[in-house]
Amino acid sequence: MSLDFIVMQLKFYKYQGTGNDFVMIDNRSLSFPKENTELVANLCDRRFGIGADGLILLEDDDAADFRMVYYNADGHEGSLCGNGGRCTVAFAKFLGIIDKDTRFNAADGGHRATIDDDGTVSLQMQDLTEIREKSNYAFLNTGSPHHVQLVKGIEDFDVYNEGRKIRYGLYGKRGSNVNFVEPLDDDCFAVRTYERGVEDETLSCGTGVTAVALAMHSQGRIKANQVKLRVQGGQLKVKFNKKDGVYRDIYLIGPAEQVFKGEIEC
Ligand SMILES: N[C@@H](CCC[C@H](N)C(=O)O)C(=O)O
Repeated sequence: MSLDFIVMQLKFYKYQGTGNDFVMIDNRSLSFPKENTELVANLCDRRFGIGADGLILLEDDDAADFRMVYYNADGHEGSLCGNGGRCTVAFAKFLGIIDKDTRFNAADGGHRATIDDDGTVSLQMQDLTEIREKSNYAFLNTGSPHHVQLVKGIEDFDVYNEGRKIRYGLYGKRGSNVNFVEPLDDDCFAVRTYERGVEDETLSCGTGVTAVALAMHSQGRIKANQVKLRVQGGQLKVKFNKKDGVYRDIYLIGPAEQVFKGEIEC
């Protein structure tokens, strides 16, 4: 990272949720220069910075326990990050802002969450009314936009190149995250995700596995309302109910942990 002008000492924490990793900053003082896209991208850079799939600011919120502000690794503010949301809940507990349950605000609105003694975080997602079904894929927004497509031989699938093609080719400038899925069992799917804003495959995507679970249910590929999702960095669970054509009580469930903390001059 270029240190031409040393303007501040930045205290940060590093979190990961099933291998989706984040630089986490307590910005209740509002001292972080949010408009500095280059700084965010540099902090997320795995060679010249701390290294992460995204950066999250935890801030005060008048109407909730806290607010989560999420930036993709490219430095631009993103939509909802599900794994990031779970990690921010763990961070809020670490800071003593919350105990076992919380309500917080994020880009897509209010969320409830709980955290167990073993560190498992259950994050409630917004209700989902629309799934666009096409001949060989589905598109839905679970806080972030997601393309969901079944593939065979997912272990050897070229997620980077195929994901990139779809992200730019099918969804224009705004793009979409792209999830490739293969059924493993009656209630279990393998998922690999190409993430918009990271512009690469990540080890896990929380809004992505939520989209996969709901799309698989809507296509009748699962009957249960609880699904296991095996991702490159571990396993997540998604629970939901469907009433009057609307998916409700959607929960993304899995681990979230602090990996290290430090200080960087920027
Ligand atoms: N890793 C995230 C998804 C982040 C959002 C995304 N990259 C975007 O802005 O489109 C997750 O866990 O949900």
